[in-house]
Amino acid sequence: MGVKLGILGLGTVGTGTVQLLQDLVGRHPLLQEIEIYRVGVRSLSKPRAVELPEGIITTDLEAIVNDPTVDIVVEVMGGLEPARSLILKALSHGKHVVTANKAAIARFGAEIFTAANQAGVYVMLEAAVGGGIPVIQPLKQSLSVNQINAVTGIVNGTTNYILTRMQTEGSNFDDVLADAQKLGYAEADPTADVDGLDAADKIAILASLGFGGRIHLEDVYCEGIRQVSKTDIAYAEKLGFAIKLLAIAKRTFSSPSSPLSVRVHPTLVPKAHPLASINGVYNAILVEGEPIGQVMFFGPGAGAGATASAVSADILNLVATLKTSTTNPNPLLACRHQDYCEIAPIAELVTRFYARFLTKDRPGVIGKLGTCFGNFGVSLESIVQTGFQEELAEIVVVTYDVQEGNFRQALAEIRNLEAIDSIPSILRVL
Ligand SMILES: NC(=O)C1=CN([C@@H]2O[C@H](COP(=O)(O)OP(=O)(O)OC[C@H]3O[C@@H](n4cnc5c(N)ncnc54)[C@H](OP(=O)(O)O)[C@@H]3O)[C@@H](O)[C@H]2O)C=CC1
Ligand SMILES: N[C@@H](CC=O)C(=O)O
Ligand code: NA
Repeated sequence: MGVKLGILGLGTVGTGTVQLLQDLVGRHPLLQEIEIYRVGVRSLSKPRAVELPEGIITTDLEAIVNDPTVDIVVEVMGGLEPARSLILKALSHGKHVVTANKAAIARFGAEIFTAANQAGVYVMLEAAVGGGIPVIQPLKQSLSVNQINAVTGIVNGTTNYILTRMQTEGSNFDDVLADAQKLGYAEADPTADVDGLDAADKIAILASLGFGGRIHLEDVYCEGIRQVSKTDIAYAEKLGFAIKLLAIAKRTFSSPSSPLSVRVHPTLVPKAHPLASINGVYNAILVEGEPIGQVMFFGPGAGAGATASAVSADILNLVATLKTSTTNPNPLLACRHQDYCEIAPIAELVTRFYARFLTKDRPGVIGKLGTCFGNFGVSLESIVQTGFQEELAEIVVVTYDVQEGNFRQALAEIRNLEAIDSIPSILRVL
């Protein structure tokens, strides 16, 4: 007998998944065991890019998760509610769940995984981070014997696509965002991409897997890419950096029990660093651990086909599990976390900074900037004054490593200098 799927959602990811499952030549033979049994959508009148037998598409999603004949529920509808309630209902009826919904997992993971463990079923989420890149299963299985020190990634395809096109073509932010939406990369509300919230959800999930504890989403420091201007991209280029939206989860000290720093922000990445050359919709996740050293996962981070690959691999894993039907849960597929990780406040972060100042064009301004920085122990790696914006001089500094709190105090003093007009950008440097 076939394994019956109830798919919630037939948008970019749902359609890509159905297309993959309808075209089985050259793929794993176990996929032939799968039956697309029901597909839940919002609107029956919308044209669809896939053909399904009559009666399969429905707007009654509750009926899908309550149907005793459905074995696996594939949640690719997105959003928080009703996605959360439908996942919980599916679990309570003993169904395995595959989801691409990082927003729901990052917020309701504790509730969802507890319900799954109680019901003795699995929640699979490979598509939720890095789209088609296998990164969830490697962290849960292949790398799980390592002590993880850092996970650093470009985990949002939309913003990487926008930054790449701004950098290579000098394109306008809004035009490129519209293209990312047309290509199916962006979230239903692209604010989640642009403001770094999608990347924050993803790094919370990766941190939880890498460091073996739950993460309170509100502890994840988050800045998006709205403040990144063409001017900063050009300065970064001249100084030997690419600007990337990085998601970082890192131990603050080398001890395996030290607190974590978990953050998302645009970052100047040295051109020689492997993450600097990850462009377009591609994502990459660099994992550092002991004894493995460094390992990097790279591939398409969004889009129908790539994400369908991850969703379908999770489905396949569950089909294999259902076929072998052991009574003891597989601890490498289940979630084992009970406690929350300790997260250090952003003010304690030690990092380099890039800052761009607009100042009155008069002698001694650079000296005054240097004095204010010096007062708070901030050493400067470079300071350049190359351009003008109307009558204002533009000064760019890159610091050495400094505690964020000290840097912010120096900036507060600098803002009060009579010669300073504004500080249009402050970015961290990897
Ligand atoms: N797009 C991508 O590249 C990636 C997306 N994801 C995640 O996958 C999930 C789906 O994304 P995507 O496919 O892009 O989203 P879309 O907006 O393209 O599709 C959403 C689908 O869900 C249906 N749906 C949404 N809300 C409801 C509701 N309340 N009741 C019934 N049906 C509903 C929609 O129905 P209808 O068609 O009738 O409107 C649509 O078919 C999200 O969690 C997203 O974050 C993860 C990785 C990559
Ligand atoms: N909107 C997301 C889709 C994949 O998770 C992105 O752009 O990365
Ligand atoms: Na993935």
